Formats: sequence, C-alpha cells, structure tokens
Amino acid sequence: MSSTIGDLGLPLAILIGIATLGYLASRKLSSHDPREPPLAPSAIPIIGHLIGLSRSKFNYYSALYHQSRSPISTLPIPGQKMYIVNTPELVQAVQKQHKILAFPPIAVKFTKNVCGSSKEANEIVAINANGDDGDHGVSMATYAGMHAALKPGPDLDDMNRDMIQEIATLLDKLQPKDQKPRRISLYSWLRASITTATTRSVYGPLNPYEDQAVADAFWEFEKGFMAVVIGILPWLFARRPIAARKTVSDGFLAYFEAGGVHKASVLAKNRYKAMVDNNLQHADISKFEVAESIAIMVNTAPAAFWTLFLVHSHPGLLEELRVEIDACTRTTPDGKLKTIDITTLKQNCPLLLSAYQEVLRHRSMGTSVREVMQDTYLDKYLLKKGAMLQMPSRVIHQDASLWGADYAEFNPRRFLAENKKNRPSDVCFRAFGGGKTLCPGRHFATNEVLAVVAAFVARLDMRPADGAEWKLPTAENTNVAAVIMEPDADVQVEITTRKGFEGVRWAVSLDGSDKIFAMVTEDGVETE
Ligand code: HEM
Repeated sequence: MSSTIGDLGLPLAILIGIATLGYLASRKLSSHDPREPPLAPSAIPIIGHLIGLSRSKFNYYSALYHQSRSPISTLPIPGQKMYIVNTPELVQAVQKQHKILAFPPIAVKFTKNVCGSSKEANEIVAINANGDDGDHGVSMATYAGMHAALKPGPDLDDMNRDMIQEIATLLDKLQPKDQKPRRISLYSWLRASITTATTRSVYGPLNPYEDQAVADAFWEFEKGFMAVVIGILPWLFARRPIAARKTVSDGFLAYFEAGGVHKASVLAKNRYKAMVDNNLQHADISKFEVAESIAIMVNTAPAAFWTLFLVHSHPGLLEELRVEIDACTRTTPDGKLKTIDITTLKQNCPLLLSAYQEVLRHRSMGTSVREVMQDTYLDKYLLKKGAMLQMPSRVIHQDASLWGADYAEFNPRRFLAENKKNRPSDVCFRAFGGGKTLCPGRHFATNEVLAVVAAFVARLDMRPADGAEWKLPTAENTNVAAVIMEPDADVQVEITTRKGFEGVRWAVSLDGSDKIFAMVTEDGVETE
C-alpha cells in the first residue's frame, strides 16, 4: 500500500484549523537545521504547503521541484516535518537504508485508522514491525509469506491460471452475440471484472467478493479512504467508508469462520498463517484483509483502463498492436478456436509491453513513504528522527532532464529496446516502487493487464459512444492509497465483435510465470 498525505479530501478549513493547533502544540517548524534539506519555497507561511497540496494534489511535488530543482527539500507541514526526495540517485540511497528510513513503522501507525482493528491486535502488529530484533512478528512473517507466494513459480502460476480463465469468461459474457453494438461504461466494466478475476484467484471458491454487496462496499471504502486514514472526527467525515469497511470485514469473517482460506491461493494461506501464528483472532484478521484488498486490487483496474483507453485513442497504435497479438495467437485448423498465450505475448509483443510500461509511467502518481527512525545523513543532508520522508514517483516520471522533451506525452515506443539510449536508467521507472517495498504483485498485475487488454483488443472493436471523440478523462480525485490515477468520470463506449472474427471462439492460456517481463532493475537479479 502506498501512502501519502498529499491528497487532502476533507474540507480544507477544518484541516488547516486542526493542523495549526498541531503546529502550535509541537512547534516542530521552528527547528530547521541548516544541515537539513533546504526548505521548500512557499508564499504563505505555515499553511502554504497544505493549501498547495490540497489544490494541486499529486502534482504539487512536481511543481515545487520545478521551482527549486533541489534533490531533496524540507516541507514543513504543521505538526509534521516532511522531506521530499526528488531524484533517482537519492531514492536509491534511501532504499539502501531501509531499517533507518523505514516503511513498516508507518504502516503500524496507520493500522488502527485504516483497519479499525482492536487495541490488542494493533499491539501484536507493532511487535518487531521493523525487523530490528530478527525475523519474528506479524509484519516480518506476512512480508515473507506474500513475497514467497507472488514470486514467479508454481504458486503464482496457479493464481495466474485461475485469473486468466475468469478474464476469458468475462469477455465471453461481454462480447455481443449479434452485430448490434453494445454500450458499456468502460472503467466500471474493467473494475468489476478485475475485482472478480483477482479475488477468485486469491480467495478461492468461498471468495467473499462473490457477494455483490461486499464488492460494492469495498469500492465505497476505497472512495472514502482518505477520510478514514486521517481519522479526524471519523463519525462525521468517514461514516460511509467505515460502514462499508464493516460490510467487507464481515464478509471476510464469515469466510474465515467457514474455513474458506484453506481452499484459497498460497498467497491467502501464507498471510493467514502469519497472522494466526502470531495469535491474531479471526475478528482482526478479517479487518486486516480489507486493507490487503487495497494492495491487490486498487491499481490493476486503472492500469488496464488507461492501457485500453490509450491503445484506442493513440493514432495507429491499435492496428500495430493487433498485428503483434494476432501473430502470436494459435488457431485450430478449422479456424474456429483462437488461443492467446500470455507467456508468448510477453516474449513476442515488444510494442504491447512498451505501451503498457509507458502507461504505468505516464499515469502513476504513487508516493512511497518512510519514517526517519534516527538522526542520519542522506548524502550531505541531515535527516531528523521522527520526520516523514516521501518519494513521489511523479516527480521522477515527469522530469524532462531524465525523459526528454516529450516527458509529458504518452509515447508507446519509449520502452522499446531500440530506444534504450533515449531513456534514463531503469531505476527511474518507479511505478512499482523499489527496494524493500518493491511491489511483490507486479508479475501478477502485469499478467492480468496483458490478458485483459490483449484479449479485448483481439476480440472486440470499440469506439466512444454517441459518435464522440476519445477524450482523456481527468484524474483529480484519485484515492490517496492508489499508485495509478483513477479516472474522475467513466467513459461510455460501444463495442462490437471485431470485424472478420465473427463466429470465432477464444481461449486465454499461460505457459508459466518463469518468463517474466522485467521492468524494474530488481528483476534483473531477482528472478527467484
Ligand atoms: C498495476 C498494478 C500495481 C501497481 C502499479 C502496484 C504498485 C505498487 C507500489 C508502488 C508499491 C510500493 C509502495 C511503497 O513503496 O510505498 C506496491 C506495494 C505492494 N503491492 Fe503492488 N501494485 C500493483 C498491483 C499489485 C497486485 C496485483 C498485488 C497482489 C496480488 C500487489 C501487492 C502489493 C503488496 C503486498 C505491496 C506491499 C509490499 C510491502 O509492503 O513490502 N500489488 N505496489
């Protein structure tokens, strides 16, 4: 889960009032040491950055960096000192010090607000959260269990195969039976489909998200996530998302009580074992699982949405991708059954892979956060204990000095092998984070997006409804827990069976997950 306090969803006046009180109480602002990173410029004292963050949201950090060009800045928010890291070199340096510049202590701090778990459970979760005292404790055990289950190999293959069968079935249901165009809301369809495919593959036959009320409640919780995280007057500002969270955790409680997890993926089993082994009860495990659903679902649906949208709206791209995808589709001798194999796609469709990676660069806004556990130096800058450190991926992804003059454009060819000399080193691609908190679900997510996009493109023609033009939706209201922007409004489209492919049946397969699409430097060495 990515966290940032950059996207303020509550009424600004209340936040400013409370934050100012926090400032007066702590006086942390007065203690800027000249050895610390330089203060970020602000025209309005004390609350200027809060206002900036509230107005410009995830673009605020890029705007600040364009002004200061400082590799790291101090952002004095009332009551909380923050350092903003702006360059890939310093991000690498942060990642090397993962015990001193640590993520788990922040996760622990937000557990109560995010999950609504009991005091006893929160105390258990806090034990050795940062691993300073060895490998024991819930935090260490769930981390190890999730990474083991999601690395390329037989456990991931099982999940992938279940997921792609669901995708194939959902596309069968979507495809119009006759030549009449069918109208759908593209993002809603993708979000519902990814919810079904992902949760069936993770939670097995007793998947709590089979209950539509639980699935709807999860997205209601996600919509109000910021108010839940901030936790100010939750009975007033977070009533709906908290009620929705309870619907989802009740679904999980029934699931765990019925033994559903014993028929689930290794990912779900490993998480459950880590929690039970550490004496957590079903009532709290259910609450923690709601937060986990954010990591496994929230980014894949928008990634698939922007990929499909940009593939169709970028001139000529759809036609080029169809040539690639068709060339690696197997057809039976009678021509009636076509099979798309995801492993074959990953080896033979360079433009599809490049376009997907470019979507992630172009549409990501996630911010990795760390807590400074003790006074330390990052390069020549002093970082003070207790401060929060943020690494906004968008600053790096939108830096012209790294990506060139077309940094703000969607360029589907940017990540082709032949363009390597025109782009910065792989560490500048931050959509999956990096270092210790590098997304362990990246292989699963990539297979899911490629499966849905390739099968959709191969089977269906799509155009904007009512003769409209493709128009990129804004994404101002993206949830703070997201890494990939979420469209503010859905896009209405009309779909028909692809011309020339009437009467064809389709299947999707996956040969094995050992052939990965390596997008991050860590994948160069980390294939086990
Ligand atoms: C396109 C889709 C996805 C994107 C862009 C994405 C991105 C990220 C990022 C940037 C982080 C690191 C956050 C940080 O450093 O603060 C992360 C963490 C994580 N992701 Fe993903 N993710 C995606 C899909 C998935 C999926 C499908 C799963 C699981 C099946 C998953 C599981 C996780 C987990 C468990 C973590 C926490 C890792 C930790 O704390 O060490 N992600 N993700």
